[in-house]
Amino acid sequence: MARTFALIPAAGMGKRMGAGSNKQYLMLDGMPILARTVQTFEEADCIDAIYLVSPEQEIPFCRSEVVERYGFTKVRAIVPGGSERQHSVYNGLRALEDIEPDDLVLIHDGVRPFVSVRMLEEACAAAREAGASVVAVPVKDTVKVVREGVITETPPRETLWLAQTPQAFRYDLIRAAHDEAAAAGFLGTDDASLMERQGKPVRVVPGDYRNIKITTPEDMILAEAFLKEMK
Ligand SMILES: Nc1ccn([C@@H]2O[C@H](COP(=O)(O)OP(=O)(O)OP(=O)(O)O)[C@@H](O)[C@H]2O)c(=O)n1
Ligand SMILES: C[C@](O)(CO)[C@H](O)COP(=O)(O)O
Repeated sequence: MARTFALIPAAGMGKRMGAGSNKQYLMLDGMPILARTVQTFEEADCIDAIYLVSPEQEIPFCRSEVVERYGFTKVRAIVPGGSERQHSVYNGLRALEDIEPDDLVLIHDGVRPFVSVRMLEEACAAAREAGASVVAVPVKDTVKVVREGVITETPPRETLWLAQTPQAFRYDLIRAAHDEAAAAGFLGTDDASLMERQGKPVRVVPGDYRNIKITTPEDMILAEAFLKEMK
């Protein structure tokens, strides 16, 4: 029976947040953002094991303040990250132990704490059928392509979606996509794009406008508001 491994990159520096400390440990209603994220994976029956990726020097802190403090039993390892998100994910993929080609890997940003069990289940089901899936939401605004301060294109909105995470893949497919991207020196901003450049199909699964990536200070205000409403 194929298993599902979660890989949670949390090795960024949080430069755009400008908090002076890593944003994955900022508190949301008394709980670090990263712990809120991991909690959903811990609760989801479809997830067998969790691997976290952290800056190497923060691994002991991550272990004590997230894994041990909240008693997460599915976390198998905390892997050192790299200079870009893609490098961190690649380190994580290479660290997965006893993984088989047809096992699933579900990759999710450590700073998207509003992921739900529903999204995890649907992303997994779609990846089992299609090999790869991405949780996404339709764009609400009109998007312009701008070059040197001038609009060069207005792509039809019905074709535009915002890619979120989780993104789920059969292990052999995403491993091959990362191996090839690394060999070619290609850097993408998400994992699905590495499969897209190989011409492989990636299915879209409904995400949620609340499944935000906490990136800049105003995202913390939104996150607090979402939490307040959920109480
Ligand atoms: N070298 C990196 C960069 C990012 N990430 C992780 O990828 C997710 C999405 O990245 P982003 O929001 O861009 O985080 P940061 O890189 O920390 O932000 P910034 O670009 O503002 O520094 C986060 O969970 C982040 O910790 C990572 O594991 N390794
Ligand atoms: C993977 C991702 O969350 C999809 O939206 C996103 O691309 C990562 O964001 P970053 O700001 O490029 O690190």
